[in-house]
Amino acid sequence: MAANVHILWLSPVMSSQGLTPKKGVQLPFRPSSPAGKDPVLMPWRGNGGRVVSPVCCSSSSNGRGPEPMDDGVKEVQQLIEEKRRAELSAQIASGAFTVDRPSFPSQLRNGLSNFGIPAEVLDILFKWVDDGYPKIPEAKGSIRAVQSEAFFIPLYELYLTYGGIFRLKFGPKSFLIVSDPATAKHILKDNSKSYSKGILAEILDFVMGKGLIPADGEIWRVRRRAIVPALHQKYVAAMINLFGQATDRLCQKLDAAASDGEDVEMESLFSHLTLDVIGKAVFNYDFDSLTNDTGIVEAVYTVLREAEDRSVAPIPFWEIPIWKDISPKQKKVNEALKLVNDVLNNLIAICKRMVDEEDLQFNEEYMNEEDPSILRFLLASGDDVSSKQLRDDLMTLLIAGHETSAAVLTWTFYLLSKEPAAVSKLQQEVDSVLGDRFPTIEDMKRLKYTTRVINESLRLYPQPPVLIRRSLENDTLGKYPIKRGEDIFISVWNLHRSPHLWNDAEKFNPERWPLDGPNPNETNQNFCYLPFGGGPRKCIGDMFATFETVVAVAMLIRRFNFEMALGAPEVKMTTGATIHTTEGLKMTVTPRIRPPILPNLEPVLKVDPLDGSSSREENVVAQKGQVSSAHP
Ligand code: HEM
Repeated sequence: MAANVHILWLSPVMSSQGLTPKKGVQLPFRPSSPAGKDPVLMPWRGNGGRVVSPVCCSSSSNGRGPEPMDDGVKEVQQLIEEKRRAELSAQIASGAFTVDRPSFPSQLRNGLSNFGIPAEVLDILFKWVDDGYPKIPEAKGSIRAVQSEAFFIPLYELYLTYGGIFRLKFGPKSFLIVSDPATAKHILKDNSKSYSKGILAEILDFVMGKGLIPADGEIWRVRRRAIVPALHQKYVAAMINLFGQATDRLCQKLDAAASDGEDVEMESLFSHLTLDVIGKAVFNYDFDSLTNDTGIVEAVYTVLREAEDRSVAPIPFWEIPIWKDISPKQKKVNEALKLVNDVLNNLIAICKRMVDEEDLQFNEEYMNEEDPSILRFLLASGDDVSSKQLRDDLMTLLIAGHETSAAVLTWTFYLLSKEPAAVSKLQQEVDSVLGDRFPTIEDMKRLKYTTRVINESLRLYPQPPVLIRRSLENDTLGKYPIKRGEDIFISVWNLHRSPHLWNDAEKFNPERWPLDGPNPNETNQNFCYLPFGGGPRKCIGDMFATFETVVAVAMLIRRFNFEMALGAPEVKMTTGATIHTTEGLKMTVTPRIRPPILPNLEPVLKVDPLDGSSSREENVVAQKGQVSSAHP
């Protein structure tokens, strides 16, 4: 899924008065920063902990192009930013964020004491009350302290201080931050009925309406039951072809860049790749964004960026009455939304006609070879749904399946750029499993190491980094009672990087997942690993997305070598719906020279199939040269 929401728009007030470490709060574990750890993974540690990666970003056509900036200004800004982060770390470490606020029982006790009730009587009364009333550790945040930073990073630091569940308060707003596997399992799976999508649904309403991600209750149940069957095995197998063809188009683009000696900005290319894939996969529409920057592609990005902007906005500006009608930006968003909706409505109408005209009998593995899309399946199944609901579903799938996969590819290539040994292993595997051909569904089982690389990339860069819920009734999280209406952020980032749950949590180590072991998921990892969520709201595109990213990585690294481009700024994180880079991932791409396959001079035994006699012959195979374009 793609969209998820950030905390900053909810949190405009700063305060730090009266703050001392709370009794009973574990303050204990300070993360060490051993030499050799990947510094970009600990960006809050300031300059000492950073790699200045030679990466720069060309203006990207995915709507996130950076503003040109003077080098001196940049340097000053960087210094200010590092000072701010260092101060934030020091504040958190000193307990300055801890609220030592009296609990309700102790406030009551003070009140009664003011009325002259003797302390001995109060002792007897309140002994019982306090004993059974554990309080959630509470941190009081400062919007300025965490602003301009990917918000899940200070949450990690706070987690190390306050533990697996704590309350974060910004003025009148309050959130529970959960980073404990058992509590995450309780919310997502065991008691999932007591939780809704809360603020996520509110923010995404303008674009997803009652689509599967924001929907709750009966609408969600009905729509999930209708959509999940569309992703059957035959469909996924057909999608592997689609992934291969789309990646091949990207390879051609990279070929051209490589022969022109041009560096490429991979983040936006991955965004185009996954947009092209999801358009075909969901409603059989070829955005062809890798080759064309058409109006509809621009409109999709405008809508996506708006969803992300809303999720990080300090106030819900889109609700301000007059402003929302006169703001040029909102006008552009509305126009873009209208264009995308019109295209979707048109596609729905065309598809309806096609289904009416076709003879194909519907069955549970229904798939039209020319149009294997989810939309076609839904209409052929006789899905009794309003056009508005169908449009919401399509839009949701488009967003869910686009940004996430693009982000996974971006961070995988970033990680691989620092791990030549992993790249060699990948290339060996791909050469031996695929050779020069397109991948098939059978290859997905064989590309084991490639899959582990994706598993590990998703651990270090979960997309999205937090899951959002709201409690629909009173509940108990661990030992803490909570009330109805609590906004909860399950920090997948914290779970995936917890030093309590993982050895060398910050190290990129695909080998942590044994090749012959099961595919890691939330169940076999006990909710310490949640790349696709868990429980009834788990991602419906998990297999689709894993295969999509495996195919893309396999085909790209078989054909090219990727290095960070020279002279670029460091790669930093920022959040929208998923984790983006701040300034793109600029890489130098060169055609890969495949290592020669050494002649095997060992005599091989050749058996004559007719008479069973054997003869010896020299097996000499030598191959050298550029990896050719993949053809099925
Ligand atoms: C690597 C890529 C992807 C990642 C990391 C990912 C991750 C996730 C996560 C973590 C959730 C759970 C959200 C929550 O519990 O709040 C989710 C839900 C969802 N995802 Fe994905 N997703 C990916 C790709 C896809 C694709 C390709 C599709 C569609 C084809 C898709 C469709 C959905 C839908 C519809 C939901 C909502 C399910 C529900 O609430 O019932 N996702 N995704």
